[in-house]
Amino acid sequence: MKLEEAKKRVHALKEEIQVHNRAYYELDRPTISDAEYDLLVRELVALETAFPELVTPDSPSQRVGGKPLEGFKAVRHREPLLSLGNAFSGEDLLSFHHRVTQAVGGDKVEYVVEFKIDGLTVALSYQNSLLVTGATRGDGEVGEDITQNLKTIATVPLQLNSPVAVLEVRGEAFMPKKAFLRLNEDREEAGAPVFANPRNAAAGSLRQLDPKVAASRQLQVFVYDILYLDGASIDTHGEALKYLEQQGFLVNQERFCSGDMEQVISYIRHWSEKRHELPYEIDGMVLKVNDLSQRRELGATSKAPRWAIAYKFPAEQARTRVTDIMVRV
Ligand SMILES: NC(=O)c1cc2c(=O)c3cc(F)ccc3oc2nc1N
Repeated sequence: MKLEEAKKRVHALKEEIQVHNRAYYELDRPTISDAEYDLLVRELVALETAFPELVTPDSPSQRVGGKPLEGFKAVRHREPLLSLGNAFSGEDLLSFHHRVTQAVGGDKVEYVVEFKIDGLTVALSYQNSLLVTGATRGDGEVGEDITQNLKTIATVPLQLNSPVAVLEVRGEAFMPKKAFLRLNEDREEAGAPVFANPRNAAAGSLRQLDPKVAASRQLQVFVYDILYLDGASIDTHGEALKYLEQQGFLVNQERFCSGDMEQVISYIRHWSEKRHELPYEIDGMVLKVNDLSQRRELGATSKAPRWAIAYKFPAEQARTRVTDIMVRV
């Protein structure tokens, strides 16, 4: 096959693979069987091996990791990755709302309410629209470089859809419930220890030094926050989520925007009851101030932003806290 022909075929294969990825991961409606999909990727890899000049950074062939790493490199985050303060009741949410309203001088405040996906925080860093680094949160300042593992996740873009100088985003890597149950069945059969829950399974999979293991674990990443952006201007969190979607990230479609705390609390109650119907685990909901200038006004403590809070669902089986036992003793 001549270069010109190979070029056309490689382009067609990449287009087709991209269509199947979107159908499979975002619309949850697979369009071809896994076997047929693998054939497409194998043909692409073969052509790129024969014509290395046809390899591009966004090619699906760039997702299959290399050999296992010796260990993970440290990655210092550009901005510290903070954690969320917690609310456990309606009253906690109302006092959060009161604090926020006070701090913005009584102005109207609108919130975006999202699922709190029960997974592992990851930070993805892009330069000139290409994925450069993917890292765990670590201690918030320094995380582990797990780029090779994150590249194996089809919903993590290797190249963004439109030009941007620097974009750093935060997301949650997770393992869907179906994949978790299947993995534990396989491990049980193989006599390997099973994972306690999907979050541990996702964390264990991303901490694998061999990217082929991570690639086999059907992980996904919902992206929910822009940590740093040089190349576009955005005024609200709602716009940020739309921007992330346009750039090719998987962004959760289920979210609610309102300034009325009654509506916010009933929306949270709705999902507290319905969450078992979701194909992935959530351990609460996250309430975030929508207006980015109000976020700047509110700022953050050394540990948590003042413009967001996590409402934690009551755990199914109330775990006995050590303090309770201590008190009894
Ligand atoms: N698990 C999640 O689905 C989720 C987690 C966070 C955070 O941890 C988080 C931490 C911050 F400092 C600021 C915003 C955040 O927004 C978040 N939004 C989410 N949807």
